[in-house]
Amino acid sequence: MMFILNKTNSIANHYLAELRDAGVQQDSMRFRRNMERLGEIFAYEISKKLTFEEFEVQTPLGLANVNMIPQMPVLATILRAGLPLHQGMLNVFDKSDSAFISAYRKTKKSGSFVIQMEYVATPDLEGKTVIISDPMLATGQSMVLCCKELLANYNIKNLHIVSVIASQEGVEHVKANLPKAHLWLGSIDEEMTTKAYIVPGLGDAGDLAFGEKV
Ligand SMILES: O=P(O)(O)OC[C@H]1O[C@H](OP(=O)(O)OP(=O)(O)O)[C@H](O)[C@@H]1O
Ligand SMILES: O=c1cc[nH]c(=O)[nH]1
Ligand SMILES: [Mg+2]
Repeated sequence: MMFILNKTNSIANHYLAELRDAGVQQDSMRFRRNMERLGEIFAYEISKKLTFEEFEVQTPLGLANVNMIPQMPVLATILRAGLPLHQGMLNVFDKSDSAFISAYRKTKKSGSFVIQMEYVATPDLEGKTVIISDPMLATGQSMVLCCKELLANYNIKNLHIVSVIASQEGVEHVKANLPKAHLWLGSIDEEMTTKAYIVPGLGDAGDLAFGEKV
């Protein structure tokens, strides 16, 4: 299943436009907040697809029947650019546990890069629904590597991938390597630079949120 947020006109288009805007994105607090707002919207959309059960709630005047989610999804993210998006998802799924994975592009002398994964801190994911978020899906290598690491260690019930901007190539890479994963994307952009930056994209999401990495 693939959901693309900007296929439907909504206020989310404005948050996405501000993230992309070379002027507005210089305000790092606004950049982080726009990521967070999109995280909130994605979480709300995903919530509609989760399993619900009927519960009773005692009001001061009687019993109300409410459909609720009996087991909250675990929210995973990839450091560091994923943090504001993750915070937005956590604002909505406020009872969820979180998993953190560090992965970054390690550039070789030739200019090519490999994805270096170093830190994985996760609660038990056995039988759980996992939502993993990262603002950028460029080559898709970071996302595939991190998901494979989680899938190798746990029998995950459902895997949802959230990305604000994806490249067409990244989408194909994820579909080929994680065929059962559900994709929730803000926008799919057609191109990438030779250094695998998405075009038009938004630039370097981690640097814009947290400062240029040395
Ligand atoms: O699809 P890929 O080609 O793997 O690229 C996407 C990855 O690149 C960015 O992280 P980056 O390596 O810049 O690390 P950062 O979060 O520390 O900025 C982004 O947040 C993804 O994790
Ligand atoms: O366009 C891109 C690609 C990878 N990481 C980013 O932050 N931006
Ligand atoms: Mg970065």
